[in-house]
Amino acid sequence: MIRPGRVVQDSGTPSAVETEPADGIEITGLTKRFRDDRGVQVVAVDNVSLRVPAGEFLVLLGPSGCGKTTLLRCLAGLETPDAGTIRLAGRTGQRRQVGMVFQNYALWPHMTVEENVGYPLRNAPRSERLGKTEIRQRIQELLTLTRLAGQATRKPSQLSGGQQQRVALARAMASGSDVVLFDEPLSNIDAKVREALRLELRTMQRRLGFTAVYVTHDQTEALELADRIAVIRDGRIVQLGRSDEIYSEPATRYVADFVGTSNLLAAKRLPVDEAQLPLFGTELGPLAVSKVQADGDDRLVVASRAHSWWIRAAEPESAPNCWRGEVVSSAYLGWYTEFVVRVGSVSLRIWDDHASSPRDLREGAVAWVGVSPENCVVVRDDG
Ligand SMILES: Nc1ncnc2c1ncn2[C@@H]1O[C@H](COP(=O)(O)OP(=O)(O)OP(=O)(O)O)[C@@H](O)[C@H]1O
Repeated sequence: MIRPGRVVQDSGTPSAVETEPADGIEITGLTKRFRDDRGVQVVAVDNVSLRVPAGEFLVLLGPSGCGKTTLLRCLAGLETPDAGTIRLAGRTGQRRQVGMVFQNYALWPHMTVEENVGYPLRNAPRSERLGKTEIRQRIQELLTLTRLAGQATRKPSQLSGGQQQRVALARAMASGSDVVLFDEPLSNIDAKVREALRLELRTMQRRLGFTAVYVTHDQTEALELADRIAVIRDGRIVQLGRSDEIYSEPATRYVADFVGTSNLLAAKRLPVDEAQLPLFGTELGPLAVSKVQADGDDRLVVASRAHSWWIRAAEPESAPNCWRGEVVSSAYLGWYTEFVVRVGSVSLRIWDDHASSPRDLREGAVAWVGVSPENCVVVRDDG
């Protein structure tokens, strides 16, 4: 179930490292290729370099097939990379191992909590196995750490979702690892429970201080859990940054589109006086922006979040980036209403939090919509 992670020292040569590498995880030039059914080569991980400081919670985020699981499996030693090196921190002089938490936790249903947590210890290679008393002590320590001491003799089916998650965590940490890898552990769990489990996981990780690498395709999960997010596309990291940076300063169209709900408009730079904000020609007309994150020769898009736009029934007196449109649809979604508004040939998604209460804006109504320049960012169109 839990396989010890192996550290790759040289290209294609997995082995346990006995010397002390840098803290956390250091990945350099990692590449992993597969052949599909027809023999065509797929580059699942493409020359990825990345450093994860000890104690960081890093999320690998991207759509299905982008290579995030393969990257994680390389870290776990479950795949042998074609090129590159991985260094995992551990305790001096000890063989380095990583713990892994799988989808739905993959706990043994017929074993008690104590037996699940102790499994990697009791099944370690003979040369590394602790004595019986030490194993019992280690299990007790782990159960205390993860607040499971009272549940030691229960079976997984007798536990709450949060308790099951803690068993999976304790089991992942049983081999003495400072690094825990998570392969979409919450993806098959219903939404309400998932929210609570995310919070619990984040709290446990802060408290216990292990380094976490967590794979998901769910942007909400990524934003909530991560210290930093690596957004992955076609086996490469397209942006690495704190959650708030990824959200408010996406590097490219792909990131803006994948993380959060954005209106994306193809854009061309227009000449302006130096004193003025940069101005871009879009399908809506000229649009002023305050953040430009692209070079002169790039194909460009203006990205703006759906919740940054405002919508009114009457024309405002003066507002930059303001247009007249027609409401195509509106959907009440609790704390906000989602409007789709057509301006010329452009359909805009606008999330209104009811502060301006445009309740009379129904399908077919004329609406005034706009977005302030501070809420617009120009990025490279890598679409
Ligand atoms: N064992 C394998 N043999 C052949 N191709 C593989 C294998 N494992 C992964 N791939 C291919 O490598 C690419 C990356 O797959 P990977 O599972 O890492 O993506 P992912 O982002 O984790 O997707 P998902 O979220 O669907 O698991 C895909 O094109 C996939 O088909």
